[in-house]
Amino acid sequence: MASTCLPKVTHAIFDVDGLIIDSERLYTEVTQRILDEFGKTFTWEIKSKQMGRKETESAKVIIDEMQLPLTVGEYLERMRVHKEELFPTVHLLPGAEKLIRHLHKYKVPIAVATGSDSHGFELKTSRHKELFGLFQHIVLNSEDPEVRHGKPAPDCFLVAAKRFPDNPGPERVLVFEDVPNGVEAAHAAGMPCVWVPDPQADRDSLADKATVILDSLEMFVPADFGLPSYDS
Ligand SMILES: O=c1[nH]cc([C@@H]2O[C@H](COP(=O)(O)O)[C@@H](O)[C@H]2O)c(=O)[nH]1
Repeated sequence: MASTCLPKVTHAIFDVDGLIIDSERLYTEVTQRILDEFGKTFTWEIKSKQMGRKETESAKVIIDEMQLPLTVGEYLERMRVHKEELFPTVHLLPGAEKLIRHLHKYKVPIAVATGSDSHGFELKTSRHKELFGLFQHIVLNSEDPEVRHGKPAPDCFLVAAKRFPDNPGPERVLVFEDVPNGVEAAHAAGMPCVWVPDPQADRDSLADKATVILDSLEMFVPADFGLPSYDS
């Protein structure tokens, strides 16, 4: 799409897992460790249904789909043990830090909306606290009382937008997402969305809902959406 056709935005909301940090790889490892107990193999088909959802909703998906003999509480307790080992090691993904620092420097209001709970969020961001401190607010869908439904419902993005002091209209808020449930949620919220999909995702399936599709945040051009250009 030509950049002249793209909406001009003034605010941005970021997903976290698989967009800012390389945690989707770790979720796959943690999940497979649990499935090993039951001699089962994690698949992309099931992972794509889980990604972006609240922790409890995502646990229900895998328990049902793989017919695991576990309650949601038992599943989440197993996750917690493995997450505590792996999540603090997570790395930033290419282009994320540059973009977040740039928007912050030019006073573009930025926020986070993630399916994560606070325990997981603390673990995942423990090495990157200063960077995550640049966001005006963080919406944790798993625990936020105003987020009634997780992604693919639009709640988290509408709540995050409403918390910007000037309460921008949805068309002025650019969402950055990596997961299909998140692209659906942004579209349902009436917000333009930059989709940075996993290489395994079916890009055609959401071509009408994502405003642009990029291989990496490194390829994002802020001026295309009316945002300040990177310093040369
Ligand atoms: O392999 C997985 N990826 C992601 C999730 C879920 O997706 C959330 C990440 O959401 P987001 O992409 O909105 O940061 C996680 O907290 C978790 O609930 C999961 O369960 N399993």
